[in-house]
Amino acid sequence: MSEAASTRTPLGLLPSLAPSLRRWLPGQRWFAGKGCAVAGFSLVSATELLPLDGPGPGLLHLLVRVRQREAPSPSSGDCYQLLIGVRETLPPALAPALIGHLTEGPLAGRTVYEGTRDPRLATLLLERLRTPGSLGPLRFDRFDGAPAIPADLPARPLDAEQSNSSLVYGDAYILKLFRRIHPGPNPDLELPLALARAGCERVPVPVAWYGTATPEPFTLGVLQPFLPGSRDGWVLALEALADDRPFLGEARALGRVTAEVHTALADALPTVKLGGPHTERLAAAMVRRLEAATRAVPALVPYAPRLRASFDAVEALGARGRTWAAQRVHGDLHLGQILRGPEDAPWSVIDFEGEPARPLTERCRPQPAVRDVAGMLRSFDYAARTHRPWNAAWAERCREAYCDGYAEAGGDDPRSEPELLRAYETDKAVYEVVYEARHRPDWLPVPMAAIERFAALD
Ligand SMILES: Nc1ncnc2c1ncn2[C@@H]1O[C@H](COP(=O)(O)OP(=O)(O)O)[C@@H](O)[C@H]1O
Ligand SMILES: O=P(O)(O)O[C@H]1O[C@H](CO)[C@@H](O[C@H]2O[C@H](CO)[C@@H](O)[C@H](O)[C@H]2O)[C@H](O)[C@H]1O
Repeated sequence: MSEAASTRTPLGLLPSLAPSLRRWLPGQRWFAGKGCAVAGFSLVSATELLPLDGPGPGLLHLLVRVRQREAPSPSSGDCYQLLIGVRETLPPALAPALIGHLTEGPLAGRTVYEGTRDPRLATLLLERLRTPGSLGPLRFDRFDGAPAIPADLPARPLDAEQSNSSLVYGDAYILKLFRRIHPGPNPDLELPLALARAGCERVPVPVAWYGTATPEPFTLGVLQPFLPGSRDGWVLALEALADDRPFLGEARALGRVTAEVHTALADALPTVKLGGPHTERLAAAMVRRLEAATRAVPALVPYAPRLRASFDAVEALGARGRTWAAQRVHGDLHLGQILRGPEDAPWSVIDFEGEPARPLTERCRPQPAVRDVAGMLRSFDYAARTHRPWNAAWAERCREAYCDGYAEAGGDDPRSEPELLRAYETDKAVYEVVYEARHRPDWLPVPMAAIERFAALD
């Protein structure tokens, strides 16, 4: 790959960009530090993918650390990936992508905008991914044996509610750009890669990816085959509910897919046995998350002691010598993470990043597989609660069918470990309360209803 003039690092550009970024960043869906003012930025790396002072649009790749005063601890000093387009003036079609204007230096007055919204700039990223190589700190890699990626596929941004940003190329590939990035291998590359190498067909193959080795090892983007015409389990479940249809065949199939992926992950990556002090740590982590959640969302306070009892029950089992197998898991499994292609095509599992708010080290640790099962069971409850009147029986039947499918396909029946399952469902509902309070306050009653129910159980 040619390094041309584009490896010049325009370090002086950040002060000129900072006032616009400070206004724009908090409004982005993927910005994790909402609610606390942005105090400043420091540059981790800057790479000109297209010259900024040329006649056409320029493209600047930035890794930027965001300082926030009074930031909640998980989001202080977070590092974000930004793709900044630079033009003299913005064509009307790109008006919604506006970030602002450069304020100083030789490019003062130029318009800066969200580069992923510009098909011309998005195409350039695919061009880089087609050929392995380096560009400044960025390193582009390809999956051995994957067919060549065609040139000139038209690009479009994916309009989905998501934690990152995705670009679709000619309905053939989808590139996910990670927004809040953490040093170390991203499980959304690591796990699909391990599964693809093991021949598991339940996951779209990561055909190419890019990241940095220095100043820190970051995974920045993963390209996978796009599954055209696919629909996710959430959409299918809502359709079934709207038509007053059961969802048993689908729930069972989802259980089977989950078990298949778990078996493949356990075969491909290290597993451990949890017991004794490990169980204590597992329960203690759930308690800590509950405590942090009650600080963030005071509505949880009255329920906390009863919720805690389910975590204590797991700890008590550990103390009595019970052990559990732990392995790498999906970490944020819900109905929106399983896609079905048209005409009964097989289901595929996506988005192995885990819960974006959890520390990466925690997400990459082996955990009981039932954690994913709990995530999916919570999702049936979510779907049922969007239905008026609330259709509890629908969720209950899905739950049984899903667990049946999971056990049929070789997974341990999740119902055989009721304490662990309940602890994970509670832990997930606590996570959801914080997630909804932060990102979608209108949805808060959904996990709060589950919290009430869990707290009322014996
Ligand atoms: N391989 C794929 N084929 C088709 N659509 C996909 C594919 N991967 C992801 N999507 C779509 O993109 C959306 C966002 O992807 P996801 O990996 O969940 O991103 P995020 O982690 O940012 O939430 C999904 O809900 C799905 O609609
Ligand atoms: O978008 P991500 O995959 O990163 O996951 C986050 O957002 C999800 C919502 O988009 C959130 O899922 C919650 O809402 C779903 C319905 O929209 C529901 O099916 C899930 O069961 C529920 O947890 C997920 O928790 C969050 O990490």
